[in-house]
Amino acid sequence: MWTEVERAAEAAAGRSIADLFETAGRAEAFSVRFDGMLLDYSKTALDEDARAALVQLAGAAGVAARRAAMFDGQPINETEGRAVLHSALRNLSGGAVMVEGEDIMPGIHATRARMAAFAEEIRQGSITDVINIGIGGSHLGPEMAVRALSPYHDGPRCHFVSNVDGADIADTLCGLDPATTLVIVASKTFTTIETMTNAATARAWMERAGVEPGPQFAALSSALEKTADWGIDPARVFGFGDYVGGRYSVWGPIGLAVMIAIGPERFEEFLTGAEAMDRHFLDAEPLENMPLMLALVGLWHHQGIGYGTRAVLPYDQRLARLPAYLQQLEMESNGKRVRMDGAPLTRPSGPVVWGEPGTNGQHAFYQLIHQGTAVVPCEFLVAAEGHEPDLAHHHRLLVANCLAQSEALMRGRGIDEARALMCEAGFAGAELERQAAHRVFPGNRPSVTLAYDRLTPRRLGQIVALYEHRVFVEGVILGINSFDQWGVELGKVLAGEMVPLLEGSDTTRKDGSTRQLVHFCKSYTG
Ligand SMILES: O=P(O)(O)OC[C@H]1O[C@H](O)[C@H](O)[C@@H](O)[C@@H]1O
Repeated sequence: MWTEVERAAEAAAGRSIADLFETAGRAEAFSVRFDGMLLDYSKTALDEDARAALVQLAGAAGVAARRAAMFDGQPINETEGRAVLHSALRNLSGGAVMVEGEDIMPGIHATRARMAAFAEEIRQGSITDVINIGIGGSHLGPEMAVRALSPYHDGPRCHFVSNVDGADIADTLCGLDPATTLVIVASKTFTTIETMTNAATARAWMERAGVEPGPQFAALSSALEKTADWGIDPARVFGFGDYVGGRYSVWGPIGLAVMIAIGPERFEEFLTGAEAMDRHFLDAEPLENMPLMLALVGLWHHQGIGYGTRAVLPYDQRLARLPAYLQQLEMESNGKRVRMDGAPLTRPSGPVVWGEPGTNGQHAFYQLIHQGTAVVPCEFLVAAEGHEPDLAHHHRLLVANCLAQSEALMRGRGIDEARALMCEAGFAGAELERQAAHRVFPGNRPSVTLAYDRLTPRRLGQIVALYEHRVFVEGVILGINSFDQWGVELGKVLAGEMVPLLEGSDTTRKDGSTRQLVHFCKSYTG
């Protein structure tokens, strides 16, 4: 399957990306447009042959059939025997979605209507602050989206507590009034130790202040019996099916904090954007299909050429938490070592994903991106316009920096240009050579840019769904199950065993390093 891609990658070695623009229409031909968005992947070494090989790879891997199976509710999460239907949560205009012979849409619509009524009640009532207590998929999505949509935020203040580190909840509760705070306990399983520990701490905080926690707690979960055991009024519990993976769950009840922040109508616009991306992903031809092409570019860089990481660089401060969100989405989904059938992968799994908003990153780690020995394919995101008309000059500078970075990565600066600069600066001879060497930029470094008109709720929905489907396509082509996460289990088990050791139990069964660390920590806590 990969032979043609490998051949194309060999042919691309040493190819000048800049020279590819000698072909008229390169930028347009290596871009995808969809509903206010432009994905430009022309600043990569992909040529027609390489792209054709990748499209063929997607065909041979059965992406179209797998995509249909996902939207159709087949149990494509085979290690857990579950359907994968986060798309049903945003299926606003479509018809029935069947899971094991039952249409799940009436239940989803009814839950969304209950959420909307609850959100309005909170928005119009006396609650001033909302704390979402959750972690991983029950935290990163709502936190990212609330921040992204701050220009639309007209509900109570939202806070997010995730870490079991008491510092997180202590710092959050500090200054809040228990009488006017709503606590949302967000946990698909309602067993996650971090979340349950933080929720108990929040409840005790209310009780200590003489506030009855019942009316001020809500829960978002698939485990309704556990929320009842915990004492949360079923009227304030919003459930979802196990066909929604944690990291894909912001579209339903886990998005309640977003709905409270921006209101049910705007939340629906967020869903509409994702739904539009779903339709596009299902219907568009390969070269016009944004998630497919983004996935193929990712595979080209990581599995085809062998670049180890990819940087996500939003030139959009409100997307500051997008890299963290994508770290879970991409690395928890595709950071796997075996294929669906249990056989080891023959290709690298998904890449390390990292990033920070621009322009901040420019003053921190872009040094490595431009001159380090490892090539880092960069994914830039940028809005054509901001939300602050009075600050349009800021936005122009932001956009200029974004575009300049991808240009600089591609163009670089050769030794002759560096020598000329040093000559102008008064250097000569060996010292000129030495100084010039430091000022060379190898260039020919690939990047893609996702440009969009404005970060509206709809556009954010499209962007997030774009990445979800990108992860899906990469997973299918690698033969991975993108919807389980067994790799997080072992650490949880060992953490459970470690607690008694920190409380004084015998450590002799542990390795020397672990024993030393336990004893060091205990020496301070007694
Ligand atoms: O929503 P919860 O059941 O509390 O799970 C929270 C998170 O913890 C797990 O360990 C997984 O790694 C995540 O995929 C999940 O989103």
